[in-house]
Amino acid sequence: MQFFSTRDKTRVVTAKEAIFRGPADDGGLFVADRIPKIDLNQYMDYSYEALAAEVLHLFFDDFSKNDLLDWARKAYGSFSGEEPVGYFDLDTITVAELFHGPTAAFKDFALQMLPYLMAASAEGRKVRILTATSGDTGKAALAGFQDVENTDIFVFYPAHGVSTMQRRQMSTQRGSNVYVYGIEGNFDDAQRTVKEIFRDDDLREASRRSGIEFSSANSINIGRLVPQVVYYLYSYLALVRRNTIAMGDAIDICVPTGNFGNILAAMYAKEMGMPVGRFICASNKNHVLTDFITTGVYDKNRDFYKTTSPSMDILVASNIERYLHLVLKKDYKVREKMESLNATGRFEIPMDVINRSKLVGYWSTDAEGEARIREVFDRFGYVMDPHTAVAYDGAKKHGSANHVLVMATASPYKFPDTVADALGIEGEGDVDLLKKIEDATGVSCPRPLRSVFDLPERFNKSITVEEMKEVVKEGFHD
Ligand SMILES: N[C@@H](CCOP(=O)(O)O)C(=O)O
Repeated sequence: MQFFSTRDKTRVVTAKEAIFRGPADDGGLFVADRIPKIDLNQYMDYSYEALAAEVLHLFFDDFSKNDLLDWARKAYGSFSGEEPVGYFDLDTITVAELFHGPTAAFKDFALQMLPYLMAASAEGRKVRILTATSGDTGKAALAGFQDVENTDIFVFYPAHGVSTMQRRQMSTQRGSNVYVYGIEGNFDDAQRTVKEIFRDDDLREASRRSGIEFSSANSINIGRLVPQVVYYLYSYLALVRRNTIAMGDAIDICVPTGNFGNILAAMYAKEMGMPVGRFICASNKNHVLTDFITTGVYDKNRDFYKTTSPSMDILVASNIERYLHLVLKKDYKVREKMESLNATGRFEIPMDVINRSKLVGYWSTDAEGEARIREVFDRFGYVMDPHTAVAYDGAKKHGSANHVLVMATASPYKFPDTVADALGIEGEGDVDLLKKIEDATGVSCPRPLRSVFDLPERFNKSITVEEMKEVVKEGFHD
């Protein structure tokens, strides 16, 4: 399989090169030259790891299936529970828990795997991973790349825009190759500046002279996206195995959406052969995506809000670019839209294109999310994190005829203040609050989250957005 830039079909590279580079040099994102088709019946009895190896091999045939299986076993071996994804039924909705990995967020599915893909793609070259995060990717990337040979990793997060737990997870990160900075700006500032660094000829040249290449651990890297396709296919098969649906039935998929990578992975799963009715894109008060989906106009010129679902506090969703490639097909059209987004902050596509892609969108206020946390706990004894609550609210607003899979992207213990508020729980300090939530709900806090309060904080420096370009020069020689 070959990969090319969303903005220029002639820029063709191998899977290894696409993973190693991160974004394409022209500012576009790498996409596969075709999406492989599968017959789901063949995979009914596959373990998660075996399915991951199969799916990854279909896209990334530069790697052998044996290597991929070995890496998948290592990547998912540290997940808690009987299988990497957990399931909980709420009547006609099944929650797919994607937070049983080492950092308690769905990002672990890709970021426990990406370091193996990256090392094999780098073939001995030194790589500096640049990562922008609104809270979850940062920690998952740090955990994945910690002490990986020939690699270091720089993470930038909004200093005043993540939860206390998310910040603490990152500030206590161990490893000799990790660098973590809070920035005086929001996620969009961090992501925009990282993208500028990739396109800054002087910086790229200076890094190359030092024998270091930049790459990305964000979902702009195709090596982040394909491992996320696996949990959709696996979950569909799990619903069939659990007799919730029959093979061939369409399901609706509801995703709390930030950078649009997760919901796009679901769209790739549909292209591969998974029956899907609707993709329900759930947003918070930063509802640029809901407006796009309901009007055809993407317009980032608006206020940026801090919400209680901070991982979704994003106005420039990078993978909209790959979505445009999927629905518009032509690279020149994608380039035109992205140039318009860069120049004016907006672009437009016809509504019938969005409707054909089966994408619908809803958004929720913080209060609506908290009300859902309370309602679902009272009714089912189930505790949702604020992002999952936004998705649940979106699914309820949509009112599907099909069975719905709601993707639970993080443990509720990553956002204890909001969960406690919603459930009327009070605690004295961070550690006590975790304990009080455990006592009130009977749900245990994942050990890696509890233990962040026992670890020394290594990184508590914040920098300006402008300083980001300076700090990534760490270790460059003149
Ligand atoms: N919500 C994300 C933002 C970055 O998304 P990514 O999927 O491109 O890494 C986060 O938690 O950091």
